[in-house]
Amino acid sequence: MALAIQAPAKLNRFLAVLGRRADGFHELELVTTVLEGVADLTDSLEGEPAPELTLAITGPMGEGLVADESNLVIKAWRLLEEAAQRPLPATLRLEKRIPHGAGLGGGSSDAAAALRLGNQLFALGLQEGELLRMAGRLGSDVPLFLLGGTVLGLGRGERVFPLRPVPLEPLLLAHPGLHVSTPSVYRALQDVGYPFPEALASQPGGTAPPWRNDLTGAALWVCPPLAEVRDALRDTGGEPLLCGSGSCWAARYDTVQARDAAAGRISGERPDWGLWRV
Ligand SMILES: C[C@@](CO)(OP(=O)(O)O)[C@H](O)COP(=O)(O)OP(=O)(O)OC[C@H]1O[C@@H](n2ccc(N)nc2=O)[C@H](O)[C@@H]1O
Ligand SMILES: Nc1ncnc2c1ncn2[C@@H]1O[C@H](COP(=O)(O)OP(=O)(O)O)[C@@H](O)[C@H]1O
Repeated sequence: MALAIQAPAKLNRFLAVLGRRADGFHELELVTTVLEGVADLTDSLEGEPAPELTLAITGPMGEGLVADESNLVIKAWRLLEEAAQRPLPATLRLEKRIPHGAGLGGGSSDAAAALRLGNQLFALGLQEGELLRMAGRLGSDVPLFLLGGTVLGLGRGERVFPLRPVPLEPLLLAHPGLHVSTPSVYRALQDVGYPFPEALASQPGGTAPPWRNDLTGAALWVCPPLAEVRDALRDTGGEPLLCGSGSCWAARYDTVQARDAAAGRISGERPDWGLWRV
């Protein structure tokens, strides 16, 4: 019987870079919200046992993605096979609605969905701790999708802890269709300089973490046209924040009405940009 798992996008409302580690990764403090329930910004992974492993990719954001061993869904499946010590042949269908290279974590979310799907479909009985370790091997951002909700990420982002939910302000996400490479943004931190380290632990109880992304300068260095999206959102009264390493921006507004007016204006001026209301 076929099973389907939803794979939502994420928003890092707080991303502090604390420094570069000996292994080349960066030490981070992250507060990330998994954007559950936003249908047009959620991938879906469906699968059923079959004679061999295949992956088909459809959906509005499927273009340009390959369904080979480089796909994070297949990489996750190979880790499940390693844990099960046997092949897990299945027909997999991935419906892509999250743009890739946008800082919304779509590939990471698909990988987490694949771990959960394979575990259920073949009744592997892998426990949460083991799934989290496998997720961390797939990518720094994968474990947070296994938790869902609002997550504190430490280390390179893979050490995850559930937080009390932080209510989101009315948001407008704008995607200019540019693809920004995450490694190149981290590398550019050396050119633009590391931000001053600051501990998150000092946040008083109940206070939402600041709207902050220390990768912004580096991403603008790598991809200067990103500034156009930031400025367009600012012009509508929003407070823009770069999503992860880009290229999507999320602007917060005081009211839903202000956000909706901004969406109407930007969709008229820039019909080529992807826009989502959260
Ligand atoms: C920037 C963030 C913020 O959530 O998200 P995206 O913009 O990718 O969505 C993440 O740190 C992206 O995490 P993820 O995309 O899983 O990265 P990984 O596959 O683990 O690593 C890709 C590359 O990014 C760099 N990297 C990643 C994480 C980290 N803490 N330090 C790093 O320097 C390394 O060069 C690494 O080789
Ligand atoms: N299933 C997948 N969906 C999206 N991207 C994938 C997938 N598998 C591998 N990738 C690769 O991972 C890169 C980063 O994807 P993604 O996680 O969606 O973006 P970001 O890191 O900007 O949040 C893509 O550019 C693509 O080359």
